[in-house]
Formats: sequence, C-alpha cells, structure tokens
Amino acid sequence: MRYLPEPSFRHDATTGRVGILLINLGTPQAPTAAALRPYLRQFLSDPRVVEIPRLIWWPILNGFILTTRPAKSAAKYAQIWTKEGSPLAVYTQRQAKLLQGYLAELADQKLMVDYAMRYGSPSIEQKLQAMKAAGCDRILIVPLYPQYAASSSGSALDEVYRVLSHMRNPPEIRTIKHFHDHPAYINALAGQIRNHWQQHRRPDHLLMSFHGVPRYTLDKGDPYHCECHKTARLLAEALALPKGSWSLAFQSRFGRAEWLKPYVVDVLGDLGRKGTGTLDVVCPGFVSDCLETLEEIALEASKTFTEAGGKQFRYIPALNDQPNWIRALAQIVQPHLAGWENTGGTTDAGRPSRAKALGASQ
Ligand SMILES: C=CC1=C(C)c2cc3[nH]c(cc4nc(cc5[nH]c(cc1n2)c(C)c5CCC(=O)O)C(CCC(=O)O)=C4C)c(C)c3C=C
Ligand SMILES: [Fe+2]
Ligand SMILES: [Fe+2]
Repeated sequence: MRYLPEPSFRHDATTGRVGILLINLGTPQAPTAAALRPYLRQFLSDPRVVEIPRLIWWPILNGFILTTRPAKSAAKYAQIWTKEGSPLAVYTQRQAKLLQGYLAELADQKLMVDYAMRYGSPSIEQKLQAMKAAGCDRILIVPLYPQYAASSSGSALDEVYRVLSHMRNPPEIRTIKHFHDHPAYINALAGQIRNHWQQHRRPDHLLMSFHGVPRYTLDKGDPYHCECHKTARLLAEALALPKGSWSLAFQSRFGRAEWLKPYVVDVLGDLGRKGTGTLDVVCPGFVSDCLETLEEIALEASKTFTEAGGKQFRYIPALNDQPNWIRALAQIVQPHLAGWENTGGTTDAGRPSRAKALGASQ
C-alpha cells in the first residue's frame, strides 16, 4: 500500500487559541437616512425577524418601509448619538475589551475576546474569519440577549452557522442560548437598581420593560415571553419587591400585527392616570443602552407617563460597562470554557510526523 507524501507545509500545526465572540444586534453607521436604509434593509429582510412570505413582504419593505422609515428613525437616532458613535456600538465594544482584560487576568493571556454585530458592521463573518486567522480553533459564541428569541439570538446563531458552512476547516463552536435566569445576571441587575435607589429615593412603582415580539411567535413556541417573565420574577424576588409595586411590559412594537402584551404605552397610561408619583423604568432585556432604551423609554415613555398624570419618571440605565456586569458576564461564560483550557491541545509539535509514522518518507 502506498501513501501520499506529506505536504511541505505544516498542515497539522495550530496555535490553539480559545476565542469568545460577543454578538449584539447592530446599529447604523450614522444617524442619517442614508445610513439607516442599508441597515434597515438587512435587518428587515431577515426571515427570522419578519416571517411574512417574501412575495408579500418584499413590496411592502421596498415600496413603503424603506422609503419612509429611514428618515424617521434617523431623527430618533440623532437624539441619542454620542461623540463616540451609537451607544449600542460604544458599549458593546467596551464590554468585549473589559471582558478580555478581566478573563486574561483570571485565566489565560491567549484567550481572545471580540464582538460582532448581526446587522451592519463589524459583521459576524468578518469577525469569525479574523478570529480563525488569529489562531482561534475553539470559539464560544455569546449572543448578548439574556432572553432567547428566534428573531434575536436565533438569527445571530443562524449567521454563525452559515459562515461556518463555508469554511473548510471551521473552528470548534460552542454557543450560549440564553442567560435570563443566571444568578450573576440577576444580581448585576438588582445591584444596578439598588445603586440607583441609594442615590435617589425608592420609587412608588418599578416597571420592567422588555423589547416585544409578534404574538404569533409565542403561539409557535418561542420561549422569549416566558423567559422575560422569569427574569422579571427573579429580579422582583432579588429586590424583595412587594406584590403590586412592580410590573412588566413589552415595548418597541413594529407593524400592525398583535405583539406581546401588555404594551408599554398602555401600562404607562394606566400608571399615570392612577396618579403614580415616582415611576422607575428598567429594561432588563438590553445589556447595553440603545435606541430602544434611550429614545423610546428615557425620552418618549417619560412624556407618555407625565402626560397621563404621573409625576416623576426615572430611567435606570442598562448594565453597559459596569464592573459588576463584566464580572457577571465572566461568570456566565466560564462554565462553557470547561475542557478548553490552553494545553496546546491540537498542536502536533514534538511528535513524529504523521507521514513518518505511516512509513511513507523513506
Ligand atoms: C431583545 C432583543 C430584540 C428583539 C427580540 C428584537 C426583535 C425585533 N425588532 C424588530 C424591529 C426593530 N428593532 C429595532 C431596534 C432594536 N432592536 C433591538 C433588540 C431586539 N429586537 C435593539 C437593541 C435595537 C436598537 C438598535 C440600536 O441601534 O440602538 C429597529 C431599528 C430602529 C427603528 O427603525 O425602529 C427595528 C426596525 C422586529 C420587527 C423584531 C421582531 C420580530
Ligand atoms: Fe428590535
Ligand atoms: Fe409565557
């Protein structure tokens, strides 16, 4: 039996790094209609986000939504844009950098933490290729959504698998599905709220507002609704909130279909009409502040509440780059790295070459 000679390049040598890729939704490059259009096109063309048959959805998206929404959304983004850029991009980038620093100190200098965006840039494809080129042969994927929804985490994971399907020698992949009930995440949220209450006084009511999704996704088995309720219950328990002093609502409704209820505008109206004095609102489903928290809640929801008769509205910021949250994120990812310690696992250095072992080199 004859064996092929071993190729001259070292096909069996890898540097064997472990990578962690944080994935968030993505955001436009600038608060302008021109930048919103390609972002919204990519976002709203995703069949995980809009499940209407393409033949019906295409003309609505191209003929109506992409001609009217970019300018309206750009005006909203302009209100929250910072010198460094879109808050979602700024915080996601900081989270990756801080987690890298935190884990390097704890565990492993070779560990590489980076981030990607599902829509816009830096793309998942670009970052998976860069991590592979940097020697990562094992990558943990962490969608930055505590509650799993097919339209958010599901779509991010779809894109990871799509990119891998085009690689001849893909890295080994692990994924985190959700962390809605992880004690570290719940404690970080509770700490953020307690901090706010130490600086100001306690409110009369705490509203926990989550991004909504279409109602039919719940009927089809998406766990998102139940995971939001579980997060809210655990957070209320951690803060020892009496019954009736807090509630849950869903925000950011898009389109005319029914979405998860109660809608945040309805709850704000009810609380305002009841004459609620101070209302605090927290958005536990967003680990970074973004358009949906800073514009829709901190600016718009505040008006809805006071116009209905409420007195004082306070928005509690997302976890963003808080050290407590970075520590929690480390606790969330660490168990998923078990067995991936850098022992030079896949490197063949020092062993006789495979061809020699097979007796082909004489
Ligand atoms: C919790 C995570 C999110 C889920 C689930 C989600 C579902 C979902 N979103 C839309 C439509 C839009 N969302 C938009 C912004 C936006 N959405 C999330 C998170 C989730 N979305 C975030 C973090 C953001 C903010 C991004 C930022 O740049 O700050 C937008 C864009 C803005 C606008 O024009 O309104 C749209 C559109 C649908 C249809 C959907 C589920 C089916
Ligand atoms: Fe959204
Ligand atoms: Fe449910």
